[in-house]
Amino acid sequence: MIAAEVTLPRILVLASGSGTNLQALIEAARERDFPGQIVAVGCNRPGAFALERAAQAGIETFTVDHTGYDSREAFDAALLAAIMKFNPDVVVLAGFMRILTADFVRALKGKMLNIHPSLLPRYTGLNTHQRVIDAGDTLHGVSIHFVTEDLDGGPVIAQAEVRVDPSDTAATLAEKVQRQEHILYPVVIRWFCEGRIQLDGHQVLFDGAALEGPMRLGADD
Ligand SMILES: Nc1nc2c(c(=O)[nH]1)N[C@@H](CN(C=O)c1ccc(C(=O)N[C@@H](CCC(=O)O)C(=O)O)cc1)CN2
Ligand SMILES: NCC(=O)N[C@@H]1O[C@H](COP(=O)([O-])[O-])[C@@H](O)[C@H]1O
Repeated sequence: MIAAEVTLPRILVLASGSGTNLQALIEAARERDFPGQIVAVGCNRPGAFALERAAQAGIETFTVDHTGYDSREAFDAALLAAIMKFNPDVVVLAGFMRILTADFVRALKGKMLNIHPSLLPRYTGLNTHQRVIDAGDTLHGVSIHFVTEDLDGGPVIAQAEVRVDPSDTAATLAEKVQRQEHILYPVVIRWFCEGRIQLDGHQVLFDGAALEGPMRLGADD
């Protein structure tokens, strides 16, 4: 009998920095039953260590340096052209630090996810860990959401919480949050590749049913 060749969903990861979330996805994708393949890693910063991580894993990389473009629109057009060459089924933002234009987001509607270091809708934007400390919050965490033109405002799929201790600094909080990120993102990407997570308008569907709110996952930290 001839075995049918199975083509796994194509994952393209965008990063800007260290790439520890990329590394967690690379390691998850090595598992025999992982239902996706990382086909490329793109960065907007030529020196991003995420590029080195991808290269060491034998994954194709590309760089579109945002400083080389006169406008956000021109950068986004070049980035989208580079992405589409790989025909991805999902674009995963993993520490990708550029705000994307509405046209770019529309081109990938329902196919682009982001991981954000806060319990959205609180603390969109940057410097979330310090803002949590400054506000005296005792609970923090990470959110994974569909990307829309509304910065960090897209429908939230899953979250994981971390406790904030009085002794915490932005650095120690970042470590706590990243430990949860590295658990949560591979799980959510697995589910997306299995077709269990979909975007229906502004609603997140899980196994075909609308989520009433983000799935709370992850271990206490
Ligand atoms: N249209 C959207 N674009 C992006 C989203 C999104 O939800 N909608 N998520 C972000 C990721 N992100 C937080 O999770 C984020 C990244 C970058 C910034 C930001 O202010 N970037 C500055 C440059 C900062 C730098 O280079 O260090 C900018 O683009 O001018 C805010 C939030 C990814 N894009
Ligand atoms: N607003 C976007 C943002 O702040 N994203 C955050 O950048 C870090 C990237 O780390 P990594 O490069 O080691 O994966 C992650 O903690 C991610 O949540």
